[in-house]
Amino acid sequence: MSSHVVFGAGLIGSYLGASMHQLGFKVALVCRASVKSKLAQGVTLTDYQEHYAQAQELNFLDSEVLLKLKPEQIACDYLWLTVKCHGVEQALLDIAPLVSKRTVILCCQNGLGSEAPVKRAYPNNTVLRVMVPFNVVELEKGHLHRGSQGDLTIEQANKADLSEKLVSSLNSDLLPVALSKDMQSLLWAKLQLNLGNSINALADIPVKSMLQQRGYRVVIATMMQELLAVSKELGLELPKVTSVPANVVPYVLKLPNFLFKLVANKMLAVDPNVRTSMWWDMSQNKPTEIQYLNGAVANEGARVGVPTPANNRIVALVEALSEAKSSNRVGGKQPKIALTRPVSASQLQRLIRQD
Ligand SMILES: NC(=O)C1=CN([C@@H]2O[C@H](COP(=O)(O)OP(=O)(O)OC[C@H]3O[C@@H](n4cnc5c(N)ncnc54)[C@H](OP(=O)(O)O)[C@@H]3O)[C@@H](O)[C@H]2O)C=CC1
Ligand SMILES: CC(C)(CO)C(=O)C(=O)O
Repeated sequence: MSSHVVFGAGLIGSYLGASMHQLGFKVALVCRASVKSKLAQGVTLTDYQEHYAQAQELNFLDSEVLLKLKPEQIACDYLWLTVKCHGVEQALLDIAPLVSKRTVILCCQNGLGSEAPVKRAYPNNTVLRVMVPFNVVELEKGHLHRGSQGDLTIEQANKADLSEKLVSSLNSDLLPVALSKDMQSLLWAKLQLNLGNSINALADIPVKSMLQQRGYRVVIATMMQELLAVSKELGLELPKVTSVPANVVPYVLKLPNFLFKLVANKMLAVDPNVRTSMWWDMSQNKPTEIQYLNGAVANEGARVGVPTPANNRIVALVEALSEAKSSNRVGGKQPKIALTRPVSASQLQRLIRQD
């Protein structure tokens, strides 16, 4: 039986690892001590379609133990890297004992570019990108809930049967899995949706409440239009990852509230408690993935000569507010901005309209 390790089990990694465990996979999780103490009591998995499973007696690998071992003792067949984008560089140092030349590394980050350092560190391994479309929340200690739709999508490997086998063995009710032959376009399509993460973090409200307010939707739509202009310049054709095509999404978002409610009932079909991963980061005073999301659009835009002023301003605001928060810590820098979190829709609209 193939062996799997989920490295950096937080929300996504724990959901993935526990799903694999209850399917009978040989899987071990590497996580922080606080996460382990919760998961070790057993995990309840549920989703928005009311699927349910229990995963008991998960296997864990301790980071300290790992460092004392060599790949010939502990290397796995599949390593799922589920740390945040900014955790990848450190993780690359820590995963060394888990990787031998047969190990396939699966990068499960949002945004663009986090697989690049992995490929540089392991040029002879198969490194595949994975797109995670759904949201995972911890409803209570050890209860992980998939709050929205979509298939976890794995990049097609050069050896096609490798990813095909993986997809068919994993695909299940709680963890729908699919394969993609055009991962770059798919990741841009997912990135389009993730541009709203920053607004969700700044607004400091659940995704559903944010989408019910046109002011927030207009800001998200403006950033999406910039992304669509950049991706067009790059010659990408974005696949449909919502009920409407990628280039129609901004128009739907800009509709008045009463029309939006009628047209976008699928977009609003998210659990009322869903918040984006950036909301969790900001709320826990952790670094955000802003540079890999809106920052990636801004960087690519600058590279191909497409202006992205709204994304630039939102990146600056998220960074300033993260800085302002860390200034509350002893020895932190002083805040440089007037806006404070929660930021209202009208404040954000004024910010992105500035000339
Ligand atoms: N949450 C969601 O619903 C979704 C998330 N995503 C994406 O999936 C990726 C993972 O997100 P998510 O699961 O939310 O992130 P989490 O922060 O919940 O999980 C990552 C976990 O890895 C731990 N970690 C980081 N570095 C190491 C290390 N070197 N050794 C051991 N543990 C480590 C972190 O601990 P610590 O925080 O202490 O560093 C954290 O517990 C992100 O790119 C995110 O954007 C995509 C879709 C939905
Ligand atoms: C699923 C989605 C789009 C929103 O929760 C997400 O990717 C995230 O939270 O980072």
